[in-house]
Amino acid sequence: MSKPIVAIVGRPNVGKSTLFNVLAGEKISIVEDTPGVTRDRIYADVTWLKYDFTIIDTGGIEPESDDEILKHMRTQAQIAIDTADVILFVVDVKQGLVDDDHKVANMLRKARKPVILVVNKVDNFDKLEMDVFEFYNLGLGEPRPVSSASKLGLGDMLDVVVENFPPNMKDEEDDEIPKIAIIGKPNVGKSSLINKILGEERVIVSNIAGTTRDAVDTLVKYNKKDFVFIDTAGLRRKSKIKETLERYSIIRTVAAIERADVAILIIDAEEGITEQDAKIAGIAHERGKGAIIAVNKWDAIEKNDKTMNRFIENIEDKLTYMLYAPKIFISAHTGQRLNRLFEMIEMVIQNQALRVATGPLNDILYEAMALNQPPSDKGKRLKIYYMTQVSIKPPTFVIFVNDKELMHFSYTRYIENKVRESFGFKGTPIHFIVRERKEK
Ligand SMILES: Nc1nc2c(ncn2[C@@H]2O[C@H](COP(=O)(O)OP(=O)(O)OP(=O)(O)O)[C@@H](O)[C@H]2O)c(=O)[nH]1
Ligand SMILES: Nc1nc2c(ncn2[C@@H]2O[C@H](COP(=O)(O)OP(=O)(O)OP(=O)(O)O)[C@@H](O)[C@H]2O)c(=O)[nH]1
Repeated sequence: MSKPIVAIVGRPNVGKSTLFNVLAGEKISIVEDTPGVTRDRIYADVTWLKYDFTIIDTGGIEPESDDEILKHMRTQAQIAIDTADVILFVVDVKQGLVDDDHKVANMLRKARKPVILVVNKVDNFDKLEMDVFEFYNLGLGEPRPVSSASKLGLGDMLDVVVENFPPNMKDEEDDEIPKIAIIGKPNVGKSSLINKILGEERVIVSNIAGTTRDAVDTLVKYNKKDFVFIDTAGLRRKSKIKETLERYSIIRTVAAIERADVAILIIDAEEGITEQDAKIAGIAHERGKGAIIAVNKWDAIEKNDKTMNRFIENIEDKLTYMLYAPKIFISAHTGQRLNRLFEMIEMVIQNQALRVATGPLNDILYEAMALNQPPSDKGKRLKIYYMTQVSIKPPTFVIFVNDKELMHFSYTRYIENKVRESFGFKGTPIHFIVRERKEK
């Protein structure tokens, strides 16, 4: 089941980030923060009523001149149109309606996506009501007044947001077909890989970043099994600003991963693993998706018997939270190890849906505790009563303990390793939820 995506667009300084932050709230994550991903966060999970969705802040960069602002807003709007299920168009009641708002509204109106017009900085509803009416002129329906700073009007706005979610998001009919997102920074060979898989050069591949087509889903039959590949290659709207390009590449990645079961992170063998690769990997990890790391362009580098191991060490050094991801060395040009890649995909899909019975699971737990005593603090020792698997995709376990405070991350990690030693779960993150239970 994929979660709807809500994108926030609007001129600089209207309060997009403020709105994003209050909606994202200070949520308690059951996973530890992923290094490199939590800084300058641009996407977050939100729950409203019975709905879970992902919000994306498309803004954040200050364009330097006025015409740059408009160009930038168009890019933002296009990205939102491409990736979001619902678009929040934020305007500023204090500045009133400006020409750029009209231009972007025209663009959004033509897209067949629900757009909600959010009038921000309405810090006093009675006093500013008249000023809000002005925004009817944008032709985007009823303006929704909010004050992100004072947290006013947000509930009413969210009601409208969730009303606009696509009706059958929950039971997509083709849901049994596994979805594979091909992710990675520009120019690593995402399109080339898809094209090789398709067995035909449908697209002209060039070596200029971001010149290929837009994200497209492709149905592939392999060994009589169906797979849908989600390609994130090529940014349709190119941007000269490096940060913008990177931000949009991340937004697209989030949108693709959200819909996928397994993400294949493509790394360029000629460059080695970089910060940007780590950022992208972190998204798949945080979203609980299956992950495979594919080092592409393996044909292009000089190797000896140590090269592969050195690559693996480097990757594991940078992606310490993702040791579960299997690694493969491929060439989209020669097709090297593509068969093996499909086998890996199938394995990861199975592991994402693996269920372990409570009996064997607790045998492992008790054995682990006997080998390495649970920690204690100020004379109180952690007691773990038992654990049980509560869900799949990703596999999630609840551990019942006497005192949550005593359950250190390192001990959870230790249990995780023991569970993995016995049951594998190769290619998928596993989540642990720690619950307190009173002693009889
Ligand atoms: N009075 C008032 N000020 C607000 C409100 N929301 C945001 N602001 C202020 O507006 C300014 C801009 O807010 P941001 O959230 O940074 O705006 P943004 O749209 O993300 O800006 P860019 O990052 O430049 O795209 C800040 O000084 C905020 O404190 C609000 O509801 N009321
Ligand atoms: N030697 C070699 N070159 C490759 C391989 N795969 C891709 N390339 C080259 O790398 C460049 C980028 O490939 P693309 O498939 O366009 O990369 P992409 O990740 O889709 O790039 P964006 O569209 O910018 O996101 C092209 O010049 C390809 O010919 C490979 O396996 N070996």
